[in-house]
Amino acid sequence: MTFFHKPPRIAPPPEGRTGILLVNLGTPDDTGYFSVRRYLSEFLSDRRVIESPPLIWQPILQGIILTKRPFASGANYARIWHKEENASPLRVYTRRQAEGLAERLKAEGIPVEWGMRYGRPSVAKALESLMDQGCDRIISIPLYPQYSATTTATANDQLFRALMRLRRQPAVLTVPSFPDHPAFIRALETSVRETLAGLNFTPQQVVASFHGLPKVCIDKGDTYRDECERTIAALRSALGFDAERMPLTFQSRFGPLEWVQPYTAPYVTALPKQGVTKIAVIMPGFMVDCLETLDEIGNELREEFMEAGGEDFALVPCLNDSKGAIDLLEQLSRSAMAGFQRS
Ligand SMILES: C=CC1=C(C)c2cc3[nH]c(cc4nc(cc5[nH]c(cc1n2)c(C)c5CCC(=O)O)C(CCC(=O)O)=C4C)c(C)c3C=C
Ligand SMILES: [Fe+2]
Ligand SMILES: [Fe+2]
Repeated sequence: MTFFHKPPRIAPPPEGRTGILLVNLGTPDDTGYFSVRRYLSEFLSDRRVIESPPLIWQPILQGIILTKRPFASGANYARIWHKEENASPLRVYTRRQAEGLAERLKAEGIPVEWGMRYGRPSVAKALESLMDQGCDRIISIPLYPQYSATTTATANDQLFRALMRLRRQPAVLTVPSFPDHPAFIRALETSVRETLAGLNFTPQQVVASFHGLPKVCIDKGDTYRDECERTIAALRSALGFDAERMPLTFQSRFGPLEWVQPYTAPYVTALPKQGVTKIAVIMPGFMVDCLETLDEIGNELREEFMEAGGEDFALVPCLNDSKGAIDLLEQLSRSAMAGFQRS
């Protein structure tokens, strides 16, 4: 193994300099077949995401799945593509969160960069940029409120992979998940209250839909489900809602395995028959809007609910670049910075 060293443009001061790295999932560069295929291939080849032996999984992935799915997924991405910036919403809002946080930390000379676990900009490039700005201490914030090995752990793996190649490593602190951090819950509460106040109907339920996970991951020790429960318990309590007014469900199933239940789509489409025809949906497992929130829920689920007899359907936007989101990221950064202080 060769270890690299590139002299930084700005040397770290003797007392050290901290930089913040925001890490998100990743997203295709455009909606075309090859971009979506490249993205899905990298994502679904991650053994943190699909644990099956590569000898069995890779022929299925490279053959059946990556021949067909990029066409369908590309069409879905096209429906939600951010036209002005010609980018996927996940990329646009991740960048804006980094810019908002950078603004808050600018006066203290703390740079902020953002990187993607899959695709561009890479975590390695973001790390390189921070080190070039003289950072010898890195605070990495995986942008997942609830821990999962399939998201948080693989984001950290990718950072450590980049560090493995360096001759002069920075010190690194990875920020833990924040399922019921007061600033997270406050931001969600504000976003529910503001959305409900702007509607011309009162939802009978505000369904809280989280990205799902194969049940076997939970059985093997992933804490994701417990952390989703912690988020929703804190949010219900902040809003004064009970479990009937704000039920918990799981969306985005992939593949033939059993995933954590209850599943969002069957739950929601059964509501009109029970007399619940006006709903809102919030997705507190996603820090930014993306394919899974805007299309799977905002387009597909809305349509299914209406076809099943629903009358009104509203989407509570993800935190995106709201003040609440930047407050949260600032608080997470400042708590972590205290961990780097010399005694
Ligand atoms: C086994 C497969 C998958 C697991 C496990 C999984 C966990 C997981 N994912 C997120 C967040 C996001 N997933 C997104 C898209 C997406 N997820 C999967 C599969 C698994 N996810 C696929 C195949 C896709 C691609 C979409 C498609 O082709 O239909 C996204 C959106 C990305 C975007 O570009 O907008 C997010 C965000 C979490 C939080 C999670 C575990 C808890
Ligand atoms: Fe996913
Ligand atoms: Fe989906």
